[in-house]
Amino acid sequence: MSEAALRLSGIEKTYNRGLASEIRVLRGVDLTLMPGEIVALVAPSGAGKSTLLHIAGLLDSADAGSVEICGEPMQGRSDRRRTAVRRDRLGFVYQFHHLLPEFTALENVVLPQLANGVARREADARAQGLLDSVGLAGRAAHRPAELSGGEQQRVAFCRAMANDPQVLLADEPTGNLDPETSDRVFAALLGLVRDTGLAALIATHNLELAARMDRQLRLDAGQLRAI
Ligand SMILES: Nc1ncnc2c1ncn2[C@@H]1O[C@H](COP(=O)(O)OP(=O)(O)OP(=O)(O)O)[C@@H](O)[C@H]1O
Repeated sequence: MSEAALRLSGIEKTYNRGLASEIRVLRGVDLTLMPGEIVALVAPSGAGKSTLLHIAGLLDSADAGSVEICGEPMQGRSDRRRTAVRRDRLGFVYQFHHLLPEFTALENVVLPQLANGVARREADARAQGLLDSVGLAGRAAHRPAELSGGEQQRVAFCRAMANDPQVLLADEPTGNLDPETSDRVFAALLGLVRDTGLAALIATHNLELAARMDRQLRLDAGQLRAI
């Protein structure tokens, strides 16, 4: 059996620790995501989805437990190493696209590659290929403000995939779109993920979208359970 793309073991997270207003959000979360697996993370608002995704994405630290990315344990690693792992192995998609407004769609997908040392020509070709694959071939030269919400979000997927990550983490990636657009954009995301064979953990409130993934997990009282 191949190595897990992402492994979380016994993750605990409490906000306002030691205060009367203490919020114990994660209470021993275990999760193993294998390469090629697309897993839905379903939870009511405030249950701790973003907290869990941020810990898995090395944007925040757990109080206890371990995070392993492609077999590499992250505890005790330097900030520099964590940043490198985040850049090389992880892709993140947010509910709102967070594209750079002054750059075109193509440039938004090119920039993370340049930051990773990829040559401009190669980065351009990869960005164009990614945009083509989500139906945005004709929109490469548009700035975010010249794109619809669904198109902006598709560019954000391409940006998350720019450096060929092994794990994609998405926090309500179609949550701000109307149902029809959400459906189309989500289909583009699934297509992209399936083509590359990477592992994906996708938070959504939408049970119909969740049902189209390989596995569905609910975050309930600080723990993950299969639905
Ligand atoms: N920095 C923080 N300090 C204190 N409490 C926090 C902090 N961040 C989140 N919380 C609390 O932790 C809980 C989980 O927050 P989180 O953002 O992970 O939930 P979520 O499931 O992503 O919610 P939503 O779907 O509404 O985005 C919430 O009760 C929130 O108020």
